[in-house]
Amino acid sequence: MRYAQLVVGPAGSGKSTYCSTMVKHAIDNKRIIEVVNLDPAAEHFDYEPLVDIRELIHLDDAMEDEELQFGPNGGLVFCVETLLENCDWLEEQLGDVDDDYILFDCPGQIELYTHLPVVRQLVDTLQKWNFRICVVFMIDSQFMVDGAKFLSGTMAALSVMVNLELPHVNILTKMDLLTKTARKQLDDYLDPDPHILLADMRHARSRWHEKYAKLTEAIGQVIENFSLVRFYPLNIKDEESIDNILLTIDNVIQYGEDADVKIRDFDEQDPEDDDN
Ligand SMILES: Nc1nc2c(ncn2[C@@H]2O[C@H](COP(=O)(O)OP(=O)(O)OP(=O)(O)O)[C@@H](O)[C@H]2O)c(=O)[nH]1
Ligand SMILES: [Mg+2]
Repeated sequence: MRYAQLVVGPAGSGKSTYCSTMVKHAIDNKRIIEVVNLDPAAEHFDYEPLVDIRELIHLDDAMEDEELQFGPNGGLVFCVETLLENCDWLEEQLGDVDDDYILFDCPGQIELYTHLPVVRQLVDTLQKWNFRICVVFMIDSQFMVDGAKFLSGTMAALSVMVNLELPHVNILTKMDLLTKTARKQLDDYLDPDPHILLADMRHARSRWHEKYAKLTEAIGQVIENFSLVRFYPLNIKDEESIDNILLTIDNVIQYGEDADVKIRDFDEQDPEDDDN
């Protein structure tokens, strides 16, 4: 078995920072976590990638091509499609290491995950190569501290879940930047009870809310019915917070469980052997 986190989320939500944070955390804990950069327009990140899509195709290649004439968004989709057409390249670059653990640092274009088919196709390919995958959806906590924004972030998370159909963990990033008041507000929402949220929005009593109260209510119902949308706060300045997130995701992809079995088997084999 091989293990992967598909790190997705809106532009600037903290995907690349998350990846380098996890790599450092793994080193401190004598574990190996590698990162693959899948962002063809990436300019800066703080890790040494195992594989870098820019070696295959750079966004500029798609945009500067006289025939293609893509803008930045179409160009990005074109790059991911090019990667899919060159799966052999990716497969070779990834190597074939049992029990490896890889983070895929994805581009920040949300359509890739909410409705375009390319990332779903990439997932199918990775599964064929024996990867057990968890989608890790990043969202900036600063955009989640009022009712309407929280609802919209939740809907984005939900549409990624529905489109990719994979085990899924939502992460609230940049918790270190929140004020105490904002943190308190967020805590109230984190307990996934849409009623608190909706009551809060009704409280706002703007004309918009009055007019669309029923719509808000219906959206709240959808969130409640799915009851799957849960957010885990991440503070990259707090080792315990990082460790909790990693542990949660490890559990989702059952990382370490097979290893435990191996150790147990070994112990149970023949205790007398130890005397030799
Ligand atoms: N204080 C703080 N800043 C953060 C954190 N995560 C990311 N940032 C900052 O937010 C900005 C964007 O972070 P990135 O990690 O590049 O975000 P990204 O999601 O990879 O962005 P794109 O690849 O452009 O979509 C950078 O300036 C980071 O330094 C965090 O947890 N705390
Ligand atoms: Mg990035």
